[in-house]
Amino acid sequence: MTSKAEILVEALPWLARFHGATVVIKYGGNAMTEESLRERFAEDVVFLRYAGLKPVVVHGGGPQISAQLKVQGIESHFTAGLRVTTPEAMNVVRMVLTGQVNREVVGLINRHGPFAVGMSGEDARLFTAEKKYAVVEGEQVDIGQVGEIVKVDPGAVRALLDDGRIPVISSVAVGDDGEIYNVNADTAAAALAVALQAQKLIVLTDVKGLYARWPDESSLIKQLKAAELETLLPSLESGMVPKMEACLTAVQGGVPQAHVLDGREPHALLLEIFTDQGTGTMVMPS
Ligand SMILES: Nc1ncnc2c1ncn2[C@@H]1O[C@H](COP(=O)(O)OP(=O)(O)O)[C@@H](O)[C@H]1O
Ligand SMILES: CC(=O)N[C@@H](CCC(=O)OP(=O)(O)O)C(=O)O
Repeated sequence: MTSKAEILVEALPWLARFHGATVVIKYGGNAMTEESLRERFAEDVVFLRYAGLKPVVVHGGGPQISAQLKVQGIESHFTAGLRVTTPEAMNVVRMVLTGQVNREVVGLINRHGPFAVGMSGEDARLFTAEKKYAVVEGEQVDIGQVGEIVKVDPGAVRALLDDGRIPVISSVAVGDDGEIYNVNADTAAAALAVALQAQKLIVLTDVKGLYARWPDESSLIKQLKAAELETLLPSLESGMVPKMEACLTAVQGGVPQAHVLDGREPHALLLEIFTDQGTGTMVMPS
């Protein structure tokens, strides 16, 4: 019993420090594939809310989109880590992210009380995007309806937080031209963390954190400064690139800490926020 009490007491300074803090959590497609992990994630988010923090969830759903595209026989591939998005594929992206994954996350959280309110980046013009081109070997490549966020209007998110709700947001954006854009969810989470001036951005994924020499297990980086990350970025591959770019954008935009955590580890969020040990990789300003 003493050890349980010790764990609670260890949380005290962290509870004091983060009371009232806004924390943006990116919940990734690969960390949400198992039912039990999804339930643990929802518990953690609700715990944060009861502990006096203001969690905001931005979710992806890459594997779920790929599965649905396959079912519908729509060809799909990635260029420089971004899904080449035809108008046909965009309909599926929007349907899966906003209509399916968003509803699932909202439902899981709301088993614990009337907290989660789902929205798309299109709603109340939360995310305004412009067409983004990929760069491959120095050449600009057209990747369809992929967007780059150029403006964030977090008013609706703030209103939900002020009302004690947990906003759950899909990374679909709208352009000034009325076009709908597919935005990488890590990038969307970082843009929102900056706009809200969150105290933390937490990116959940399916690895322990950032490895200096992936996949060498001994090369996990526990913490690094923005300048060190800038140096490391060009050497990174695939999925880690948008995540680490997101962390960099966040800390350079005034968010004091950005983390990449292992979403496969039960209660990774609670361990990171309320214990002394910390997990994953933490990025801090230089
Ligand atoms: N340096 C690195 N450190 C950690 N993971 C890396 C690294 N380089 C590439 N990866 C890969 O990036 C993946 C995470 O990206 P991704 O699959 O897109 O995640 P998610 O679906 O959670 O958004 C890891 O599973 C790993 O295979
Ligand atoms: C442009 C682009 O690549 N968009 C992503 C959006 C979803 C996402 O980012 O999901 P994860 O976080 O699960 O990877 C996609 O279509 O897969």
